[in-house]
Amino acid sequence: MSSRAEAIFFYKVEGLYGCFSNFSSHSIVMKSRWWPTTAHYFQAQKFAGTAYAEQIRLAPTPQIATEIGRDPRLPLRRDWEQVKDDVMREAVLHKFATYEDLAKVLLATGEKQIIENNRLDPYWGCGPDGNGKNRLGHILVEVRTILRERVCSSRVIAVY
Ligand SMILES: Nc1nc(O)c(N)c(N[C@@H]2O[C@H](COP(=O)(O)O)[C@@H](O)[C@H]2O)n1
Repeated sequence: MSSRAEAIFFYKVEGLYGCFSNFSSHSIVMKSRWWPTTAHYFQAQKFAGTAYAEQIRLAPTPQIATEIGRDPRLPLRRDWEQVKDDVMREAVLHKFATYEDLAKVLLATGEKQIIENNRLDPYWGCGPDGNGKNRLGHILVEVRTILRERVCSSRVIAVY
């Protein structure tokens, strides 16, 4: 893995690495439903199986989907803390597996660290002091490894 100085920082949806944001405008189909962004899918899974999940899916923007998903008055599923990383990984993998152009951008980052430059979020992002958990960045690196393995195994099959 590269040094932090060489790391790729992303946050806003504009620019080359904007597609790393869950707010980027790339729809996915998961659980037999169409989701406008991975942010819609992720936030809705907090209330899976309830009408709130559908309300979030239909939210006009990822910002509004996230606002609803973070509403402390809504009944968050009990196991959310245990499953939230898996939900995020599943959504991010699905997005990059769906869009070949995005997969190419991610694979082209090689061995570089990927950091969500979100100063407000010490869990998914780098947090206020830059030492946050950066879970979204780590999940992008995990997805990059999975996609690379898939590309390698498809090349092996093609050689046969
Ligand atoms: N790109 C972007 N813009 C914002 O304004 C954001 N708040 C975020 N945050 C993303 O929200 C997800 C986490 O939601 P919870 O805090 O667990 O409700 C995660 O994808 C963050 O990266 N992103």
